[in-house]
Amino acid sequence: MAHIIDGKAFAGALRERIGAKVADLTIRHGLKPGLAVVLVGEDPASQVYVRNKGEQTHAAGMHSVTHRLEASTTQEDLLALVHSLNADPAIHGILVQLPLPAHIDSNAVLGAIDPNKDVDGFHVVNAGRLAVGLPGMVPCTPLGCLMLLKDHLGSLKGKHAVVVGRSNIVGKPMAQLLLQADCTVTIAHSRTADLPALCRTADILVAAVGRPGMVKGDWVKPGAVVIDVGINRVPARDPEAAAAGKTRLVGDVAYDEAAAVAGAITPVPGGVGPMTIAVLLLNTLTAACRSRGLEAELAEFN
Ligand SMILES: Nc1nc2c(c(=O)[nH]1)N[C@@H](CN(C=O)c1ccc(C(=O)N[C@@H](CCC(=O)O)C(=O)O)cc1)CN2
Repeated sequence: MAHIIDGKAFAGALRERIGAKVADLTIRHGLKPGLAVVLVGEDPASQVYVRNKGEQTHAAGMHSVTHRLEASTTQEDLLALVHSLNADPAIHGILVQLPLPAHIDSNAVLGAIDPNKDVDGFHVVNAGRLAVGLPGMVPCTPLGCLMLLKDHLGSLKGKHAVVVGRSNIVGKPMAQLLLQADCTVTIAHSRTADLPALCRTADILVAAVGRPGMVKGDWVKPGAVVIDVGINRVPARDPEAAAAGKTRLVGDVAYDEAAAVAGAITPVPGGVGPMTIAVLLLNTLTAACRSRGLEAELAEFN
């Protein structure tokens, strides 16, 4: 049976260390990292994530601002808010919660964020910095996955990593990070020929496709490390509960089957998900330190 990689515990410990660093920076440098989160509309899952971001930012001793805008907010008004946050010296990190309502061009909004305050790492400047190996802001979920992998495996050198999913938010930056860690990387997707056979060649298998239970147990090489990025809401197991509209969270990996074969696996919930917000705090701390030329303060997190 696989070792279960406890992302919830890892994220909690990381948030503690960030909180201690923030307290130290506030005393020694008068620097209080500030994060602004912008939510447009009432998507229920986004509301939960944004509330958690606000609470965890605050708990880490950071300055936390949440802007909740109506679903009918115009792109122009949203861009005006982003521009005002770019100019606000108390704000070191800006995050616009995704997905945005359909009438708003997400790329235009993400592209308006000052790349140095882009704690999501979604701006093309940061995607470019990652691709060429320059310091920048790295997307939270893939960086969280890399931290879990390094914590479990130590060196990733020479491992064959297969990333299933090619999104700009997870798949592509994940592949870049694994490449930087000296893995041999294959990016696959739902149209890859004989995807199960390819996945079976992976020492590290990252599933980020957004399809519940797509990666089956017989897609996993015995002993491989499986990182499940999927967060899918499906009907509850109990038919009565399901009929009453109750749901449960599952990943992109058929957990029980895969755990019987893998060497290690992240569960859903409690695996990659909690790392997303912990790394968001780390990116906010990073942006704040860089704004003052205090990069050396980040050494303990590298
Ligand atoms: N601007 C962004 N939007 C979105 C991102 C993002 O990184 N930046 N990621 C996702 C949602 N997300 C953060 O925003 C997120 C998803 C999941 C979790 C998490 O802790 N999941 C828990 C379960 C929580 C639950 O019960 O629902 C887990 O997996 O254990 C945190 C953050 C899309 N949008």
